[in-house]
Amino acid sequence: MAFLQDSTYGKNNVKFLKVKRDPSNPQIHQVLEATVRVLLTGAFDISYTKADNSVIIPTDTIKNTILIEAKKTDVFPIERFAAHLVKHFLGKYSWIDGITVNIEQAKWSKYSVDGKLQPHSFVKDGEEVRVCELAAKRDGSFSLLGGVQGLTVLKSSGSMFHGYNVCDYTTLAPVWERILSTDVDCKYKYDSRKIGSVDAIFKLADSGLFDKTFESALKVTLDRFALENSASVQATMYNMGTDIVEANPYVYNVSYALPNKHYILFDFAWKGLKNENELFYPSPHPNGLIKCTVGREPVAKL
Ligand SMILES: O=c1[nH]c(=O)c2[nH]c(=O)[nH]c2[nH]1
Repeated sequence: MAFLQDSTYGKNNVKFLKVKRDPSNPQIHQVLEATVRVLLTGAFDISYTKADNSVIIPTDTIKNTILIEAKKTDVFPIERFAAHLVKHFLGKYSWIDGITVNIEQAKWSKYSVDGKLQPHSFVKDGEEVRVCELAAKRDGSFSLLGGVQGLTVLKSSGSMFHGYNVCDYTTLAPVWERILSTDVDCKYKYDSRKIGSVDAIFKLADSGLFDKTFESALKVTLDRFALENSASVQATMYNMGTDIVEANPYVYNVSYALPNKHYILFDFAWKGLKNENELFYPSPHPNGLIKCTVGREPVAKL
């Protein structure tokens, strides 16, 4: 007999932009453009197995909730708003057992005109997004991740790749100079034991912990990328993860997923021209995809 093994549902891609005015000068603004996803688990089985909709909180209501709560509460930083939504849903609907909130924050930065920082004008100076994920259960257990996604970087020197396994299927030539480019996906998981509870997230948000951790992860990623003479994507991402864990006591582990976006040195030999790492073409073909998690404590591998 077939049975429902697993299920979850909710609303994805709920977008808002919130303006926060400085209480001491309402002309000074901060903006948060967010994309939110809320997924619920709990006593929803009968909606699947018996076509009984009585337990369904419509995804339209979930969307309204995200927008109403974004209006009513402080949404900075995104980790605080995630905690607020978790408490709202678990508090209002007794049959919800678990909730996962994902929030993406677009990059809007203030800029200066004639040396004067503008109070309410912003430039979108990057496609990267700050992200967080808070997954919480009614029993109080939770996990909190922060991160950056879509940060596209490239270096035109200071990256090598040689010494790899060579077999009868290998065509790749070793290089001591190459283009290295990737779209950074970095997620750091906070240590739930150190945070304590979902309620504690609000105080830690006030203390600036989540902003500081984000800034640190971003800086480490960019610094390492620029300064290290990279032996491989693998070695560089491990070093980035190590730096983040060591600099941030609340971080339990760091996961990177990095595509290796190949730039191929064009061969001009047939034309009698030398190509000294000057002209490359971006490969439309398969890219490498390299992932690792760097933890504070060793854990058993399954
Ligand atoms: O940094 C790299 N890691 C690899 O695993 C790999 N494989 C490859 O073809 N080029 C690269 N570069």
